[in-house]
Amino acid sequence: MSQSGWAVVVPVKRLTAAKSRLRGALTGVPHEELALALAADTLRAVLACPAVAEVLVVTDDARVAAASRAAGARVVPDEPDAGLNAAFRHGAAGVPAGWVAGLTADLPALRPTELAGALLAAQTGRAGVRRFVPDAPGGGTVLLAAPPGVPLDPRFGVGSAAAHAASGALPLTGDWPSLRRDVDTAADLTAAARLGLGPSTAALLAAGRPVRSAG
Ligand SMILES: Nc1nc2c(ncn2[C@@H]2O[C@H](COP(=O)(O)OP(=O)(O)OP(=O)(O)O)[C@@H](O)[C@H]2O)c(=O)[nH]1
Ligand SMILES: C=C(OP(=O)(O)O)C(=O)O
Repeated sequence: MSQSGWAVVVPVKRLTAAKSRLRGALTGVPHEELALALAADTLRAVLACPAVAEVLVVTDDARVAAASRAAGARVVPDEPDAGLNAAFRHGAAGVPAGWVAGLTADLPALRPTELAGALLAAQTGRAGVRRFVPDAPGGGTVLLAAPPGVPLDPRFGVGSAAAHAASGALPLTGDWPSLRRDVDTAADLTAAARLGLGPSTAALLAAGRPVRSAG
């Protein structure tokens, strides 16, 4: 991590409720272990990104909080307890003024160099504008970035790419497959594995048995 750079806000749901569409994706692996591994691998990559000065995890989950602190992130409770966008706003209010990004915690193939490329692209070109990176299918969002003095104004959820564009944010469409590969379903997990998983998720995949292998 650099001393002057981005603050990245990463919300993580309670593991018992998180990634419900992925439940049962790995036979023999408890669901909470899989949800934790996705977040741990995401965080590992963010913390290894040279463009990132601070990582703030917003969570009410004690295991996620402990693992995040051990990895080097700061943790705040999800005080609003009012969904993903409220968690992003809460986190963005808790980081120093400067470049702020919100990132989902379900990117187990994320490579620090691809995140750095997207963050650099967000600082390039038209000034004073929020940027977002759509997910691989294109309808969702994995990263939302705001310049200093501009509120993050998150619009995550179903159809969030269109919602972010409608709110004035500009899409970033670089070649960042590991950043765009969020994992919501068993097929997404297979696709992420093809890109190369982080160590926590890779270990679970080796121990468990995917319910489907086609992407
Ligand atoms: N702190 C916090 N994080 C959230 C909340 N809702 C979603 N997230 C996190 O935001 C990221 C993206 O959310 P989703 O892809 O919708 O994940 P999810 O809600 O766990 O997944 P599903 O149950 O399958 O909809 C995941 O890393 C979640 O852990 C929330 O209310 N609070
Ligand atoms: C939260 C989002 O989506 P998903 O739950 O599909 O990952 C989003 O893309 O804004």
